[in-house]
Amino acid sequence: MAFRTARNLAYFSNYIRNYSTNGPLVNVTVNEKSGFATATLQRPSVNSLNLELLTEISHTLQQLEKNKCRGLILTSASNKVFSAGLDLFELHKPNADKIKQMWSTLQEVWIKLYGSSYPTVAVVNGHAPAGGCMLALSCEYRVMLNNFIIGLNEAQIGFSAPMWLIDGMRNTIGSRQAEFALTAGTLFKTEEALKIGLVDEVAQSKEEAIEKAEKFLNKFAKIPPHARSMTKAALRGANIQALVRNKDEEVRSYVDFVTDSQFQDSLGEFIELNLKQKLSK
Ligand SMILES: CCCCCCCCCCC/C=C/C(=O)SCCNC(=O)CCNC(=O)[C@H](O)C(C)(C)COP(=O)(O)OP(=O)(O)OC[C@H]1O[C@@H](n2cnc3c(N)ncnc32)[C@H](O)[C@@H]1OP(=O)(O)O
Repeated sequence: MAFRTARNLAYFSNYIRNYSTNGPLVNVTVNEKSGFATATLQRPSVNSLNLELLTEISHTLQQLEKNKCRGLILTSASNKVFSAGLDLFELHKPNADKIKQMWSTLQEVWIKLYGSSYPTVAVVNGHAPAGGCMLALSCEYRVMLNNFIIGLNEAQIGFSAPMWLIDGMRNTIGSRQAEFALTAGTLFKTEEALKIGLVDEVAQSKEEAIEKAEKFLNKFAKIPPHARSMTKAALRGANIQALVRNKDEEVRSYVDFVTDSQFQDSLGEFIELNLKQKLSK
């Protein structure tokens, strides 16, 4: 079943409406002519990834896979921020159970998006630090608007990106550039990101970015979908399997790491220094 018919589109919209209690955090539309879906992240104000948003992204990806989506464009409703990454306020003095679910859902999102059978493009129409960069990296192609930043700045916050995310960075920009970028936690401006291959194209407006994204997706029009997805699985499968094998162990280490007082202190300092909203004392 593809999303091309109005009936399927209605089914999917109902699913999203029923799933969300406070209105969808991910808005999905399907172009009936091309069959391409656009998933727009719309958690105010910066699409920071809390458990609710991650869960909705994960369910959306599951539905797209089930409905044999022909291509996905992932973008943001904000014209300033694609995604600010993990919700830092939810990592501060967290409830261990919630943090466990959050990390496990983040892993699911990566597995589903990095391993999707359909082609994917991120239209990065705003800043994309850390988890924002993760979402963009898990797509196959990135079109970014000018004057924003993108990168994995985990080292600056006081931790290392997990192995699967390092793999994603390495597979995109190569080992040498990945080592420079990750050890310094560099956030790249759009033009710098283009130079090192972290993004594939730059656009001046969201409309232009969407056109470029559709052009990329249309390249596969004449390629048999199963041949395309088998090739993608051959290229990405080993990285995904490595995470699947280590999933539970990584969740345990992550919960221990994040609940440790040393991490909590450095996170508190990072928030006070970098975010406008402050912690309640
Ligand atoms: C085996 C065990 C391994 C352990 C590994 C540990 C964990 C590894 C995790 C790896 C994967 C992902 C990690 C992350 O994503 S960490 C999150 C990192 N994010 C950031 O550093 C971004 C911080 N934010 C910014 O730099 C800027 O806000 C931004 C450039 C995104 C936008 O700037 P702008 O000037 O446009 O907007 P403001 O700064 O005014 O922000 C607007 C409001 O949004 C709030 N905000 C921003 N970022 C976050 C965030 N990440 N979480 C929650 N809230 C955020 C900000 O406070 C403003 O709020 P108010 O409007 O209320 O003032």
